[in-house]
Amino acid sequence: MADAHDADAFAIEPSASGRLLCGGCAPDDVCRLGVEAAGARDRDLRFDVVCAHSWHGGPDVAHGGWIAAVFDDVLAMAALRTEPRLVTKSLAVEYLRPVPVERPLTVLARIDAHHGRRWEVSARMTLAPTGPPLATARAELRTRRPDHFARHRDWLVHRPPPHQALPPES
Ligand SMILES: CCCCCCCCCCCC(=O)SCCNC(=O)CCNC(=O)[C@H](O)C(C)(C)COP(=O)(O)OP(=O)(O)OC[C@H]1O[C@@H](n2cnc3c(N)ncnc32)[C@H](O)[C@@H]1OP(=O)(O)O
Repeated sequence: MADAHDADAFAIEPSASGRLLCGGCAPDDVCRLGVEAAGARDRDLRFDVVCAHSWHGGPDVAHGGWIAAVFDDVLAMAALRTEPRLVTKSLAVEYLRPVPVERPLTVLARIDAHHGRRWEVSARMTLAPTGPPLATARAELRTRRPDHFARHRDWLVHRPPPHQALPPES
């Protein structure tokens, strides 16, 4: 885990229970999106996923932002086994059918290409255990430069301060 002075030491590492979790979920050792790694199938990593009702957008169907967040996680996971220091450069989601909440789902993710710092990955979501795709995604990931977070912090420090509230009109 990175300390406040060396953000670039940050890497996704197995949690106490062996899960790979994002920085926000790792302290509680549970994926708040409802994603569980479930092994490999040929070239694909398989995930068991359930959309909690609290993530619904329409009646009993998942919010598109939850679907995109799940894809962001699993697409990174596909490459994390090889490269623990990744960021998502682009993410494209196709929403093909509504995704039901509180129903077991399967997501398969794979690496399509890898050259240097560039990773191309793709995934699809179905009802469990299989079926027609409900949604698919493609992403381009980048291996972080060694100073990625330090550079970000330095960039932020040199921005104007946050907007100050205007005084009430007299
Ligand atoms: C079970 C489930 C498990 C789940 C397991 C958990 C998995 C969680 C995984 C989550 C993954 C994520 O969501 S990561 C979070 C979302 N993604 C990000 O935050 C990435 C934000 N984007 C970037 O940092 C950058 O665009 C990059 C690194 C992608 C660009 O890389 P690049 O293509 O090599 O381009 P590069 O030439 O380096 O930079 C392009 C422009 O961006 C600027 N730039 C690049 N890096 C930085 C930086 N660190 N700080 C400031 N500015 C930067 C450059 O100055 C330049 O500006 P100029 O010259 O054009 O002005």
